[in-house]
Amino acid sequence: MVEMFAAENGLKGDPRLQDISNAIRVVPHFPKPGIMFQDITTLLLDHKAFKHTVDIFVDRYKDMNISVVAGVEARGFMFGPSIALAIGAKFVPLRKPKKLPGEVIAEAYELEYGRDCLEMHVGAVEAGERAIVIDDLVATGGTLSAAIRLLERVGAQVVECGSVIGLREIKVVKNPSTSFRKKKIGFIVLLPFTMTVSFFSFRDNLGLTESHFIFLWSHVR
Ligand SMILES: O=P(O)(O)OC[C@H]1O[C@H](OP(=O)(O)OP(=O)(O)O)[C@H](O)[C@@H]1O
Ligand SMILES: Nc1ncnc2[nH]cnc12
Repeated sequence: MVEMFAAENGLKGDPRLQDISNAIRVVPHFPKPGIMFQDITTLLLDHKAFKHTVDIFVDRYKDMNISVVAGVEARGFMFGPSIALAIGAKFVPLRKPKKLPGEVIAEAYELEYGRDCLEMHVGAVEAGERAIVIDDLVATGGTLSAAIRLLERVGAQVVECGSVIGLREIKVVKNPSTSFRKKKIGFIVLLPFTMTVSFFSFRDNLGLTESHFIFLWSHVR
């Protein structure tokens, strides 16, 4: 599985992928029965694997004229700032509600059970800036799509989204506004973000437009 996504990402045969994969701990039944929790704290403990992860993102983005690295709370904060420093971009935290002290814009999104919200400081990003969004993991893509909407609302161009891990979505219920049913099988998706099964299904089920994703995708080519 690692190799399959590595090939899509132009990283086929890259030995760093296995090191990264090995450093991520999978914890069954956390935080509730049936969930295979992908724990990146063990990756952070492994200096070599952590550096490989950041390096892959940096190699990808260093010459793409990116001025904004937006990181999603909380685990996007663990990778985003290192990438931002290395590529010479600012880091913009996208936070859970009521954490940012200044004026914010907010975007709600669906979780498996209930809703959550991301906020961004007004003035942190200007119209026309080129942004990437960094998070540790994409499951339904709900969090990521809220992040994209925040950046696009202020006129930024979301060039690409980068995630260390992707979870393949096996089954999606008909009414996504109430819940997603996901069978979580861990696999590693290293940069760049690829158009996986889960990406298409979250697009359709969150009611986002085709053009939104062609926009993202076209910049990956
Ligand atoms: O693709 P999605 O279905 O939206 O899920 C992915 C999100 O879920 C996790 O964060 P979580 O909301 O658990 O918050 P945390 O990082 O604060 O634990 C993960 O770090 C992503 O941000
Ligand atoms: N299986 C999983 N592991 C870690 N974080 C997650 N966020 C959503 N699903 C997750």
